Amino acid sequence: DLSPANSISFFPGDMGELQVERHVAYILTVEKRKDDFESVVMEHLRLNGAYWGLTTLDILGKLDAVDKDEVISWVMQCQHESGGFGGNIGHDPHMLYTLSAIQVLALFGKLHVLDIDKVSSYIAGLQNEDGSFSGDMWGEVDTRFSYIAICSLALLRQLDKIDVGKAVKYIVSCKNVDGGFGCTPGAESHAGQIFCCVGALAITGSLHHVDKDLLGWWLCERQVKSGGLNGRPEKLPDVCYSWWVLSSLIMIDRVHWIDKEKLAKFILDCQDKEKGGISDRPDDAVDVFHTYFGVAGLSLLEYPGLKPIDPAYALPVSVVNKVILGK
Ligand SMILES: CN(C(=O)[C@H](Cc1cnc[nH]1)NC(=O)OCc1ccccc1)[C@@H](Cc1ccccc1)C(=O)N[C@@H](Cc1ccc(O)cc1)C(=O)NO
Ligand SMILES: [Zn+2]
Repeated sequence: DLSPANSISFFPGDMGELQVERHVAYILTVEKRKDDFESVVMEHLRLNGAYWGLTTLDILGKLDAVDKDEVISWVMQCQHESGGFGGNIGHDPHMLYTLSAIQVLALFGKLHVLDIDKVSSYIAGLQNEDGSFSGDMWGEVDTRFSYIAICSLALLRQLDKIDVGKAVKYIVSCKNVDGGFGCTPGAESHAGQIFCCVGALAITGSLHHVDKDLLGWWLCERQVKSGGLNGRPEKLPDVCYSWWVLSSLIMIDRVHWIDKEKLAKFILDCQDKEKGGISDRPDDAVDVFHTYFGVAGLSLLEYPGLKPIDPAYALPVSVVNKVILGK
């Protein structure tokens, strides 16, 4: 039972407790609702929403609260004949949703339902001559898609389907003088893009290309006095950067450069303690996206009672061990 009463008060003082049961209830209702504002707005990225909601449930130890077979059959209906996945049934395939599909199937230990060759060929087919990746057939290039390709193929154990050397070379070409990374060569450093580039380099064993002190400095500067993290200098803190910045700091072994207790307090202050869910900053509307990145951030901060999450694969460590190490 993960209720707060049973968790050792890892964080001293007035740390508002994580409302585990309320967040579980919130996610289960969002999964069920179809036609309210949030569901309609997120309609085109419903497969991302499934990944955010289900991974949160697993970190909270409540993945068995959903009907596994119902979820898996819905996910498989989102697959396009090309092998890629769309954001919902009948939608065009894109890298963004293909990773979410693979991550959801991995959560349930069901990667074997996939035609591994078909999915990995779809992804490999999106690598360009310069080693970069496009998001879909329309060609938009962005380091987000390099991360998605490398994370997906590593989970499917098909990294040999792409030119990893050229993929790494392209990512390094997006490194800026501030130690950060942008979406393309010369583009401004942004925490989200930094997560994608550092995650891809970590998975391919290429973190030696990162200047850890320089990037660690840029990342720890994201912490503002409220304890929250922002995505770029002068911006407001936002719970989802608790993932983009924190997971990057952990991957480059500089997480001790921020105040972890103050960050945990910021995340806990963003909970809706009555209705459940977590928002981007205190007193804003909650959504599944920020609920996931808040709970995942607390997992990275080793909040008691939460399953550990892998900072590079953005999946519970237990899932990564089974899939990658075949344990
Ligand atoms: C598309 N998207 C975003 O652009 C969010 C919007 C946001 C949330 N809080 C502040 N802004 N931004 C975001 O995910 O930025 C992180 C990021 C930027 C670039 C690369 C990778 C991560 C969110 C969805 C969203 C939209 C609007 C409000 C809340 C959530 C999203 O799907 N993000 C993706 C990553 C992503 C990011 C940007 C994209 O254009 C597309 C996808 C994700 O986290 N997958 O797990
Ligand atoms: Zn956010």
